[in-house]
Amino acid sequence: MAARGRAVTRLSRGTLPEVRHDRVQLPPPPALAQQVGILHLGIGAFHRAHQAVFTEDAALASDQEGWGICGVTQRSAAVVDQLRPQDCLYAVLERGVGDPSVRVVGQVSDVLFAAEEGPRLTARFADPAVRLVTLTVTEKGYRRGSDGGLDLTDPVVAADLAGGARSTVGQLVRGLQARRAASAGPVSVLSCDNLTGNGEVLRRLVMDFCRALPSAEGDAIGSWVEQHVAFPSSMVDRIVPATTDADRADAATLLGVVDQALVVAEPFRQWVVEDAFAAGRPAWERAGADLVDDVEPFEQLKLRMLNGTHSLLAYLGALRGYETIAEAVSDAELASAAQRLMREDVAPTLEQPPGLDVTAYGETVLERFANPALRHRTTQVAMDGSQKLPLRLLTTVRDRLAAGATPEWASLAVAAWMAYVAAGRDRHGRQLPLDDPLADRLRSAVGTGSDPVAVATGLLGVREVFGDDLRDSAVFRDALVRHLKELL
Ligand SMILES: NC(=O)c1ccc[n+]([C@@H]2O[C@H](COP(=O)([O-])OP(=O)(O)OC[C@H]3O[C@@H](n4cnc5c(N)ncnc54)[C@H](O)[C@@H]3O)[C@@H](O)[C@H]2O)c1
Ligand SMILES: O=P(O)(O)OC[C@@H](O)[C@@H](O)[C@H](O)[C@H](O)CO
Repeated sequence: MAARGRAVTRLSRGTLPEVRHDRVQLPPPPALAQQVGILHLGIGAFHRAHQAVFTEDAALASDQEGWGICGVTQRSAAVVDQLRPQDCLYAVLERGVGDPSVRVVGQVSDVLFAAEEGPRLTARFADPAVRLVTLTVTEKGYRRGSDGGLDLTDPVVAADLAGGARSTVGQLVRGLQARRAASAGPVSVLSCDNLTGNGEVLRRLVMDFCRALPSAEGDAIGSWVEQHVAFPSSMVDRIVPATTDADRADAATLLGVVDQALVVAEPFRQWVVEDAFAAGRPAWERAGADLVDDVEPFEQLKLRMLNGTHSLLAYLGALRGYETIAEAVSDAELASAAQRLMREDVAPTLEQPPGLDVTAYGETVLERFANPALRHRTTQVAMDGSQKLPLRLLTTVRDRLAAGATPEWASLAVAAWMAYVAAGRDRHGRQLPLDDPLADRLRSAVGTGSDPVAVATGLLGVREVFGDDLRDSAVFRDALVRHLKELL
């Protein structure tokens, strides 16, 4: 119901008739998504704007029931509190060129907060109707050590090995144990996070956890996983910034009702999935996803070109006082650095993915970043740098060094991260948040934060980020110091 032009009624199945049918795409009838077939760990903004949309479109195009989603939130009950009163309905507000558009998605049919609803989570894992477990838990949610395996020194992982289920990998293994005990059959576990080889990474972490359990217990679940669980890889792409109150107000005007679980996204979306599932999958190809034999060239292209450049713009942009990525890319110097990173450092390291032109890809990336309607904050992209840099930039650095080249532009991006950590302020003196699981280590590694050599040397010594090889590379250190002299 609208009062003086302002929507006050909350979105739900019961209030769908009040939604402005003339301009809003409505969800399919509930039957299509009623049966939960997908358990999703980490129901943040991205999942709602990406996988859930692909899955709903696939269900509609193929008239396929049985792939409703149960979304699990780990860190707070906020998303459950937003979705439950709305019968799990939410809208995606698409912001591109021209007027925004909005659709209501109905593919999520249940939500739960793992910390308070452990038995419900276990029951979902043990349900034969659930044939897919998918994840978007952020890079840090994998709790990897410096060798890429499970960090067994992490206190949450250690507590999970003693019987808990708080870490993502702990939740997965405890859930798979319940599935095995219930003879619920094979299942696929699909990571949708920005990690290279995310399927293989996750398989390794799960097996590391199994091996660290008491031997009889670990052997039993480990061999069951080997026989019954597939870990396909996937490359995901859609820019989904954190939702703001202004977005919610705009959406309410378009919808005619209030949506507390709204997500905002660019029009572009892409999903490349390794077609290696243990127990079926939705017909995602009917919704525009690419099901392929080998995801790796696509993953490398996306992580190094798009995400690496995103980080460069985030750190340089934040230091220059830009609030959003679009503002950063409208600065000619930063746009040129972004182009040169892609062309001169990243492109020579890439294998050409089938059907994609690397140069054209780079151009579309910059066009997407320039979208002013999205308001993706530089500080949001900048968070968790210690987890993101190794995947998005240091892979490029290593490949260029191995080819005998100096990775000038990738070094600039890494130096910008170092300056962001060390200075802690933008050029107007405003504080920059250091939101990172290694924040304390990073702060102590930079010392007083003003001497370029000390900053570079201190941060290069953080082994989880740089390993021993990059710490010892004189070419890389010299490039970093050169850039830090300009940035600090
Ligand atoms: N937002 C995007 O544009 C985008 C695009 C492509 C891929 N992704 C992937 O999706 C991830 C999530 O992005 P989002 O926009 O949904 O973020 P979000 O902040 O909205 O949600 C993050 C989710 O991860 C969970 N999480 C956070 N830290 C965790 C931890 N330590 N252990 C377990 N779970 C944890 C939270 O509970 C939440 O469900 C990204 O990190 C990235 O890997 C995001
Ligand atoms: O989501 P994150 O935190 O891994 O990284 C921030 C952005 O670089 C990222 O979300 C991109 O917007 C996204 O990967 C585009 O598909």
